[in-house]
Amino acid sequence: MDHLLEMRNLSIDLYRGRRTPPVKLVEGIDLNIDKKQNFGIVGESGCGKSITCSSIMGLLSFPLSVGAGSSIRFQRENGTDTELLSLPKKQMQQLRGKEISMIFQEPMTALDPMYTIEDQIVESLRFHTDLSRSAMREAALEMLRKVKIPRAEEILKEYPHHLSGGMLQRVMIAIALINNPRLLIADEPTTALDVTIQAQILDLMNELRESYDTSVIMITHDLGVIAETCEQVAVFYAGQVVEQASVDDIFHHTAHPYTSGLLRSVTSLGGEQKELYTIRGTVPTAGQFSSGCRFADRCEHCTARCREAVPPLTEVAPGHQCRCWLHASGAEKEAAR
Ligand SMILES: Nc1ncnc2c1ncn2[C@@H]1O[C@H](COP(=O)(O)OP(=O)(O)OP(=O)(O)O)[C@@H](O)[C@H]1O
Repeated sequence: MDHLLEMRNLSIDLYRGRRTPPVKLVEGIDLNIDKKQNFGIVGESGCGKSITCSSIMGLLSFPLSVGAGSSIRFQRENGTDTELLSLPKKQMQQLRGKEISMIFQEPMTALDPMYTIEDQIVESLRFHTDLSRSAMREAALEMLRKVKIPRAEEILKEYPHHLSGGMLQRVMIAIALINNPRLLIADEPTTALDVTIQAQILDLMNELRESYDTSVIMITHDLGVIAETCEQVAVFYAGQVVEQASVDDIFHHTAHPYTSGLLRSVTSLGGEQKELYTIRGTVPTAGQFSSGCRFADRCEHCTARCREAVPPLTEVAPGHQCRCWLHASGAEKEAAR
């Protein structure tokens, strides 16, 4: 296996009752994450970014389920390739938090208010190592210093409600990295924070990624965060990848009209102040997708073909894929007839 993680044809079904067929919330997702790569997943709310990453962690539960024909292969620490979707529950628990870990948007809800910061960091070590309590405490302290928490010794004894949002997110990062994971999934890690604190947390994550050799999947609705942190990006729209490329290509050779819309809606601090662009309409609801392009109703370039058939994900340049009839080859257009 060439990549750290290979996702192929991932679909996620939502079950709504015994007699009703499941709704596909995401489908046909192919992603490759390289070692030490910062990979961004961007898209509006409800596009399927979080459930896609929850499926990597084995965290989907009823009424959601991974669809038939999906595959997520992961290169383990011991050098073996493992199909995560068929890993027994116990082995998945051992892998989660050790080889793959996750940081969530709301640290306050992810941490347990009843336990001290030390207890919560140590818990993650206790599950995955056989260090003595004093060695675990020492490791927790060292980790808090790495995430630049001031007064680290005192903070170890405190409870989550004593800390600010930015400090809590640093604690979450400490917990996520303490077992030196190969892959870190960060689900909107800065959305709940003030802008200045957001920048500090992103800087910290960039720094730590270099020293830990960890790959990161950064989930965000903000292309500014992608520009700050990622090398490769997949743009999600209504449960599909609509564009995938290097960050440089996404920003400078944008192919999909949805990505252009996202770029135009990013606030810019430099240059003359223009009115902020918004993409008209809203993301269609899963289960009510039309038979054509899912972005058709909101697209300024929509043609009759766009309403007839789903465009394929096409290579528009080496390493740059786009799901849009504007960029499909003649053969692909012919095949859709
Ligand atoms: N447990 C659940 N039960 C039913 N539907 C769900 C569940 N979890 C997610 N969904 C649906 O799956 C779709 C994708 O959700 P997801 O949270 O992955 O989107 P997202 O792109 O991460 O959005 P956000 O940025 O708001 O988190 C949405 O339509 C959501 O309503």
